[in-house]
Amino acid sequence: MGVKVGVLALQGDVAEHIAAFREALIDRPGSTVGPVRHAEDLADLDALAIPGGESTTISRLIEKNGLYEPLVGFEGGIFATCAGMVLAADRVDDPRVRTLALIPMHVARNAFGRQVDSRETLLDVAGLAEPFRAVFIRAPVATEVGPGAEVLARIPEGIAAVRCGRHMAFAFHPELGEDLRLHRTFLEGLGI
Ligand SMILES: NC(=O)CC[C@H](N)C(=O)O
Repeated sequence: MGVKVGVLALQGDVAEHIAAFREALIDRPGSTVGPVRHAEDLADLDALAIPGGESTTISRLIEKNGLYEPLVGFEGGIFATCAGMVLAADRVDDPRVRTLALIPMHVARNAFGRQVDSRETLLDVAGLAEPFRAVFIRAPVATEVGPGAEVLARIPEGIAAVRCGRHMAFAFHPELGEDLRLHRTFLEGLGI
């Protein structure tokens, strides 16, 4: 059976997420990966990626497109990266972002400060046998997680990867580059 994945396509690195999920699903015939701009695009999806980009902008466009309630009520798995991690949280240090409260965690935006705003690092991620080459770009971190959320990776600034049931959130960008182990872990977690 194929897997239906949507990518929230309001702003950010949407094309990279679509390409990465298409590649990760190449051996699952009947799978679809496409953009989500309106509530009706969420129908029948097994999973939704919320991309990196600018969380304040994506938050504004979620409201504008009438997507806030539909996203809060989305029942599939969420794969959130960077700005997506900010949106998936239930608390954030910036009042301009109305979080979707999909994962119980507090997130700090732009946690690296202005001097060192991007970094690539070999990161140990729980569940992966070998480290993951993680690209951080003006990244947030989670500062704490609540019940049901599991920390998968840490960097000196804070928590860089979280799993909560079917949802996963990353401060970095697994959609950039060739390594799709985290996509595969996520898809296995959907149980389909
Ligand atoms: N690469 C990114 O997604 C950056 C996220 C951005 N700093 C934000 O909080 O919206």
